[in-house]
Amino acid sequence: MSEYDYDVLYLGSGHGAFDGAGPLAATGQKVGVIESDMIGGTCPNYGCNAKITLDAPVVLQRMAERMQGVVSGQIGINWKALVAHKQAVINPLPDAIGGKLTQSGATIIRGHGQFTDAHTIAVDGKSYTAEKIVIATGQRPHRLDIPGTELAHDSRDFMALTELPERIGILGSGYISMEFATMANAAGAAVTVFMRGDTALREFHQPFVKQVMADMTKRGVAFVPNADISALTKKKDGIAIHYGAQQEETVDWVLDATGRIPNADKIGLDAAGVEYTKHGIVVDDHLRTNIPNIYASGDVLAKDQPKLTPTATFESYYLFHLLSGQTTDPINYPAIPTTVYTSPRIAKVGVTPEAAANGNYKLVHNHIPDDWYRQIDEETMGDNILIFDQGHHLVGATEFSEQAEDSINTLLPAVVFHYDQAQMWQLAHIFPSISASAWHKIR
Ligand SMILES: Cc1cc2nc3c(=O)[nH]c(=O)nc-3n(C[C@H](O)[C@H](O)[C@H](O)COP(=O)(O)OP(=O)(O)OC[C@H]3O[C@@H](n4cnc5c(N)ncnc54)[C@H](O)[C@@H]3O)c2cc1C
Ligand SMILES: NC(=O)c1ccc[n+]([C@@H]2O[C@H](COP(=O)([O-])OP(=O)(O)OC[C@H]3O[C@@H](n4cnc5c(N)ncnc54)[C@H](O)[C@@H]3O)[C@@H](O)[C@H]2O)c1
Repeated sequence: MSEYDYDVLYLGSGHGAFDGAGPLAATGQKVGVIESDMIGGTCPNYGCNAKITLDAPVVLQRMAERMQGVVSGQIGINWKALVAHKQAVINPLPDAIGGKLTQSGATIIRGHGQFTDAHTIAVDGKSYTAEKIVIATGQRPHRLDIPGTELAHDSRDFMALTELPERIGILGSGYISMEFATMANAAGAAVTVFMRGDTALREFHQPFVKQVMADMTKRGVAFVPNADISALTKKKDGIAIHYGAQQEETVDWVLDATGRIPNADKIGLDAAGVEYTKHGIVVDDHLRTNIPNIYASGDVLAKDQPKLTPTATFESYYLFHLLSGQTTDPINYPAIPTTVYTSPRIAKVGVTPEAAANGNYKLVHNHIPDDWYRQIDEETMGDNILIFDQGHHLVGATEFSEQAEDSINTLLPAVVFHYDQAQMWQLAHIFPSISASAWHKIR
């Protein structure tokens, strides 16, 4: 009989926790999952699933726009109905995820958890002990430290708006800014994006980003480079964004999309002796903190891996295998793919064109509209770059196009498993399909 209440306690119930906690509980270990907000965390409730539901009519609108003549009539977006639809789609997710956890044998504990020592977490005055603890508390929005910052909102607020403001100012030009600017513009808002420097989406191939920005500009999104935002003030007719040398723009609603910060404070890490920095919790190559029985997973980690759902899920799976004794190996990250859900999207996996510029790789450029499959819905923009090593293994791919996320996803196994030519020739894809289209460019 263990001296602890649980074998493993997870603090947080997002992808960094639940993807591995369920399978671990199913092996017979006593698993608890502590959650202070919605079960499932950011991605289903306030992130990916919510956002992609809001994006669906934008895709439809763009397709109808491209195919005018073949189809007739423009697609307008009813924002109120769209937000209600989004809510209806995501409402069942916490129960579905929670149900899966409890069916696997895990216990869900509701409330804010805080370490009181290395084996104990207090939740609303009650203590729970565990042999091992996994911290998976994720991140929360960063807020600009400027006068009037309280007048701004975050991505969660945006997705709950039942009325779309007429004029929206967005601070920052990363993932959230570019995706939400796309959606708000498509739904009829006047959007201005205030950029810190002169590049958006710095980690993506800039020639692709620039083409997407040019298209957004054509559609009415304004970009203010090197904005140097100094304050927000309330005015009779809205909120003034003060920037540059005494310039200002008045909008109805401000979205602060200047990044996210780890939830490593207010969880009692000092009481447990766990090391952390402003970038998050420090772990070794087994996702173990400096305290041997405490691990961490997902967005809260101080690591270079992208803070994305596939990363959190991979880490959670890894901890399942480690904590159930199925591996003792260090974590070995695969190439993590990513997409910005602008319209067209920008997606990538593996070696980037920038990293491949050293001459050791072969780069193959394709213009998406040249592909007959992309002509069926009249795609007029888009390029992709495939990157091969000297042995003609695909090691990276980046694309901007309406279907870039699926195009990159289908190539993922070739990059991760280092397929050789014989293996590539062994694959026969469903035709016609985005997979057949993407793989056609490889062989
Ligand atoms: C608007 C938005 C859109 C996104 N879109 C995408 C996308 O399209 N694709 C993609 O791959 N990624 C996307 N992401 C990122 C993705 O959501 C995260 O990478 C992922 O959710 C990380 O999972 P996690 O478990 O580490 O953290 P989270 O999902 O944030 O889960 C952490 C959980 O811990 C809980 N918690 C924190 N502290 C405590 C405490 N003390 N006690 C109890 N519970 C606590 C929180 O309430 C939360 O539920 C998006 C993020 C945002 C904000
Ligand atoms: N499609 C996806 O996978 C997706 C979508 C949304 C969010 N996410 C995840 O959520 C994270 C957070 O998204 P995000 O867009 O808030 O962050 P981000 O890191 O992508 O972008 C932050 C932006 O804010 C700017 N910025 C930072 N500090 C600033 C300052 N002081 N003044 C002005 N601008 C400043 C940066 O230059 C950058 O343009 C992402 O990094 C990503 O991990 C992923």
